[in-house]
Amino acid sequence: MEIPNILFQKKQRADLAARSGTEIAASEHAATHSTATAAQRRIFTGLSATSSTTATFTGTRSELEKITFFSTLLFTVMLSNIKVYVRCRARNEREVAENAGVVVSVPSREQIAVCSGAHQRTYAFDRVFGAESDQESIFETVAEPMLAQILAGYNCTVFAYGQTGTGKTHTMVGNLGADHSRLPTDAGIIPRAVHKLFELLRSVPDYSVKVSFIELYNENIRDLLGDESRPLKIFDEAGKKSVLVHGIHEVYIRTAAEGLRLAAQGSERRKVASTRCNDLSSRSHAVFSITVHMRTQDSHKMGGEEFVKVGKLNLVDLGGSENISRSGATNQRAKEAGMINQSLLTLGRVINALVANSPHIPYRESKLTRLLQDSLGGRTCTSIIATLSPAKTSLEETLSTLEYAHTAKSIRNRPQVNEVVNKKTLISEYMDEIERLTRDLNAARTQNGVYLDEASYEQLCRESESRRIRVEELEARVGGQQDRFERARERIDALETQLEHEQAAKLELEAQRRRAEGRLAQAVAETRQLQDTLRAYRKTSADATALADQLHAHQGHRGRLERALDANQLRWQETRGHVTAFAQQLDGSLAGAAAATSGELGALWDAIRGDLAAVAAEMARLNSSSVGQLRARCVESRDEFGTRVGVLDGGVQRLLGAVERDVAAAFGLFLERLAADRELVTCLREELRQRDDQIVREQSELRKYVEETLAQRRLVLDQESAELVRLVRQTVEQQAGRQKAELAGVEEHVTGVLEALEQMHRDRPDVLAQVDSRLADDETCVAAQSGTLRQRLDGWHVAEWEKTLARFRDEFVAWDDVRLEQVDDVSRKLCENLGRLEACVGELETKFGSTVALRVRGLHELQARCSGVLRDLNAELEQSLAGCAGLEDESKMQETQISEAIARCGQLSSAVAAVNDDLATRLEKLEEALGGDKTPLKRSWNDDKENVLPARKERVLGVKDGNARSVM
Ligand SMILES: Nc1ncnc2c1ncn2[C@@H]1O[C@H](COP(=O)(O)OP(=O)(O)OP(=O)(O)O)[C@@H](O)[C@H]1O
Repeated sequence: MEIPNILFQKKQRADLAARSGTEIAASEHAATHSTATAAQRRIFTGLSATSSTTATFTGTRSELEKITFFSTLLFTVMLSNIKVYVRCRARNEREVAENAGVVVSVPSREQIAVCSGAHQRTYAFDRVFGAESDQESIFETVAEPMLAQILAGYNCTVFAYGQTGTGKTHTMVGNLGADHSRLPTDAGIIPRAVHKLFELLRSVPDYSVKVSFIELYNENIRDLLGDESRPLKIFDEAGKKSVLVHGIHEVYIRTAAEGLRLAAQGSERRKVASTRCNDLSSRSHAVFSITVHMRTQDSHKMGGEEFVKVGKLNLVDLGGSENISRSGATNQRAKEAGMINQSLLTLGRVINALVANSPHIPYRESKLTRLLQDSLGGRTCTSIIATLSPAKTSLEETLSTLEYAHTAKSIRNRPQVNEVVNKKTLISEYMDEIERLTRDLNAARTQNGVYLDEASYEQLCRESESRRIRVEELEARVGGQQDRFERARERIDALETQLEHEQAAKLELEAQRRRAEGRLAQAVAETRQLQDTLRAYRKTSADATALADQLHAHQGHRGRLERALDANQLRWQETRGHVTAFAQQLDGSLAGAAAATSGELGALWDAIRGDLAAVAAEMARLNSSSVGQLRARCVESRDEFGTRVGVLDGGVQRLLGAVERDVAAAFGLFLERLAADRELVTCLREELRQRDDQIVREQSELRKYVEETLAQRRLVLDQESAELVRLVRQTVEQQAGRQKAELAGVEEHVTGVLEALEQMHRDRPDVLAQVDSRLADDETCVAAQSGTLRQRLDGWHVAEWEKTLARFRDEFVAWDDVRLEQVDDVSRKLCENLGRLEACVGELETKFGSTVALRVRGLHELQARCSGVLRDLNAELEQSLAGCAGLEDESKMQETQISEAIARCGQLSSAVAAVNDDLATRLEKLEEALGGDKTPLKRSWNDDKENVLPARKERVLGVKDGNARSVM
């Protein structure tokens, strides 16, 4: 690592007090002091609430103020989504040559639309750059705001993602130009960032800038600024979530030109490698990092102490995301593409896991994601530029890139300002490091084998010893843990045993519960059976009611039939009246016609007679002179008369013919009507017969059903009552058995107690006798002793003897008192024991007596309840039987009603037959009586045929328009 020769160089100190605005001072304070209080940090959080990274700064403030302002705004961005930009280039030469169609359009600054066949998909991003966008506008939108964040002490990352040849390198690196002190027009983000950074740093008093440039190829990290041949290793930074690239060559730069020179050098190396390895650039990822250290000072709060804050910008040019199969890659190239796609796939998985808030983020699955770990879901401000081709030939990759970028939009980072380090501490750390390295260097120069100086070696030994002790401590802790584990295991075993007992108890309880449930289920089933029986009863009665309703309906129908027959009869009477009237009318007409004809004939004869008289008179007057003329006139008159008679005869003949035709037609119609009526009557008869059969069938079914139901009910009731009686008997017997057993137990106990008492009573005289015998023994002993004493005292002085005797007597009295007290004591204790025993017996009597009485009462109550239940059941049974009897009566009544109805039907049938016969007779009579004008009869018959008959037929048979309809 190069030693920064410009680190903390003593530039002329900017006049910090000149900074305007208390918030700027406050922001610097909070941003520069690691010891800043939580309250101070909260102040900045509050400030950020109204801030925005896109806020523009106008006015005449110095660059420093501008930086500080941005840093104030950006410092407290606590949770921000990754910003995603899209850049779509114009068609390249190849695509133009192929005449590839354009499928991408940019409808607005935040939207991009892709036409895939007939469909168009639109995606929204933070900003979309079309083909017309230049490098500068992209830098200003994407990277420039990040520089302000870096100066505020944040880490920022911009990475370009997209298909090969869509302009990732163009966007990130672009043209670096030959003269590195000036920016070419098509310079990319890296050179522009370096230039802009140095512009901004002009107003920072002390700072240092270092850059690194690495390449990730086939999961190997290569240093593009250092020794390329030595692959670099990644380590997790102790105590942090970020990673360290061990041995990376970081070059301190003083000017932008130096930065550009290094960028160009790295890019050149990458290009050379690319040429060597056949288009490597599209198969490797490159990371250009700029790290800025800035000295800050708080003259107000920290006594002028100096601190160093750090900001870092990572500019990543990812490898191409093209499809392997489509690129036609094989062998080495396929492996490379696989690696590229592997790391990009892992990047995709990391993005998806972050978006889904997954507990595990697979950062460690590729070096790329390890390097970008802090930039994805970490403390870094991150932007992604997705690059696209507009050509139709790249449609699939374009859609894939857009989906990828769209998902990444949802990742949320928590940008945090880097830890601010006290300058002195930092310098001393650096000095220690330099010293250590120098020592190692010297040791390496002077010694063979181990390239360490003694202090380092001792340090190493100390560390090793410390580690050994640590290992021992850990082993001891493991031993302790194992003991605890054993104890825990024993406890678990004990608990398991207890658990087994409890489970057995639980199983027993379960079995009891199941038995109880079984009993309950049996009771429920019995109740259900009873309910079923009740339901069957209800159904029977409902069926009976329905049958009664049906019978009523039959009766109603019968009534309708009767009414129809009555109406028919009436109609026949009417018809007969019509026929009679017609006959009379016909008679009158014929009589009138005969009278008219005879009148005409009379008039004719009169006219003839007048003519003959006139002829005779004429003859007389002419005296037979003109007999010939007269004869001629006579012949003429005779012919004329004959003609007139012929005409008259023809009229009469025509009249008679018409009357005959009319009568024949009327008669035909009448016969038709008669046939129809006969058919109707036949139908009615058939229907009556069917209904009668149905009624008989239903009646027999009903009787059978009622009988079966009754039989079943009787059977069920018999079974139930038998079961109930059995159950009650069993319960009573069980109860009685239990009570008996209990009573026997109580009796036994009481007997035992009484026996013990009696034994004590019996033993009492013995005990007293024993006491008495002991007293007697004592007295005997005393007497013997006194005899012995008397004998001994014979030789003694009487006075002494008497004294001794008196003393002895006193002693004896005292001893006797003690003995008596002892006897009293024993006797008192015996009495007490006796009293206690009697009390105990009394207690037992009270207790068990009440229990027994309770049990007996319970038994009586149970018996009473059972009797009540039996009574209720008997009553219910009787009620049910009464109900059955009622049903039987009802069914008998219905039978009677049905028989009556059948009888009425028979009567009706005979009445109909009679009416039929009557009609036939009348018809015959009518046939005989028919003659004269028959037109009224025909009209009446036609009216009947068209109106009355169909209505009547419909009423009677339920037939309309030829469609059969059930009357039931
Ligand atoms: N927006 C653009 N304007 C002008 N030229 C562009 C643009 N984008 C890309 N190009 C040109 O297209 C070619 C390929 O671009 P570039 O090498 O940047 O693609 P890439 O995505 O980095 O490809 P790879 O993944 O293979 O590295 C270059 O010649 C570049 O100059």
